[in-house]
Amino acid sequence: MTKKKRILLKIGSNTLTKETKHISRGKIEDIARQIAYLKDEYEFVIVSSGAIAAARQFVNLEGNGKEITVKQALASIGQLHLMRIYQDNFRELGLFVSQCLLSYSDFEKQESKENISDTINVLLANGYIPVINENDTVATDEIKFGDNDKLAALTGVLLNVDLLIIATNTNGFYTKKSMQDNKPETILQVTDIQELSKEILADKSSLGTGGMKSKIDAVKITSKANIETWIINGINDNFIINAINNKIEFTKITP
Ligand SMILES: Nc1ncnc2c1ncn2[C@@H]1O[C@H](COP(=O)(O)OP(=O)(O)O)[C@@H](O)[C@H]1O
Ligand SMILES: N[C@@H](CCC(=O)OP(=O)(O)O)C(=O)O
Repeated sequence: MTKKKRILLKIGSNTLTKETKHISRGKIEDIARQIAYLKDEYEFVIVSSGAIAAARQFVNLEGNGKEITVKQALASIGQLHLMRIYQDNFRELGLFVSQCLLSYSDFEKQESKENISDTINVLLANGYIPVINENDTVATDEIKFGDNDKLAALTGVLLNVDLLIIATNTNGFYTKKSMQDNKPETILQVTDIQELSKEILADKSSLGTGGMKSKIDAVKITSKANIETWIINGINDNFIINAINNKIEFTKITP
């Protein structure tokens, strides 16, 4: 049997909610269907945001919802709902998920790095799909800066993945000029990250936290480790399969 290609799929809040205020079960089902279809050739690790968005569907905590501690509490409440939706939808297709909550400091210690990769390798070897999110109770950086992109990149490097896919709500990186003119044009192929950095606009979408800046930071990490990264619009159905078959426009960053 040939070795499966390992893909790290990062799904942002906007993709998971399909730009609404609710987690989209349909989107999670779409992801499950694609993974089920691709599972003989590819193995998947998921970095999923969406805990805060999931909680907001159910609770209204005191405060204006913007303070970090309120966001951390929302993440703690929402993570269970999020994982339940993953578990239900994936199980329907015979797929099994597990949960891993990580924080940056875990990547600074050799021992915890080894523990993370050993655990995830056992999960993958047994056919489980690890679903990773930042441990928001202990780390506030990501809520402030939207660094699930960076978490995905660091995890991808640690697990030696073949490809990082960042699913967001645009068809990849657009040229700055095309965005300003309101006629977005995708940059299809990137080899020079410095050039790409010049194309970022300050804005980010309504639910996302890092914008394209945090995606560039992620790409810097993966490129240095010789890992290819694709930025794909995850709102549309079948986005992974369509990107693999070159049927949609997206940004491919080759190291
Ligand atoms: N050059 C660019 N190309 C595409 N999107 C850009 C660009 N510069 C800034 N953006 C903004 O980045 C947003 C995506 O990042 P973000 O809101 O953090 O989403 P996610 O939840 O997927 O991480 C886009 O919706 C867009 O508003
Ligand atoms: N850990 C938070 C992630 C927030 C975040 O980084 O969102 P995104 O910019 O959509 O990746 C959550 O699960 O809500």
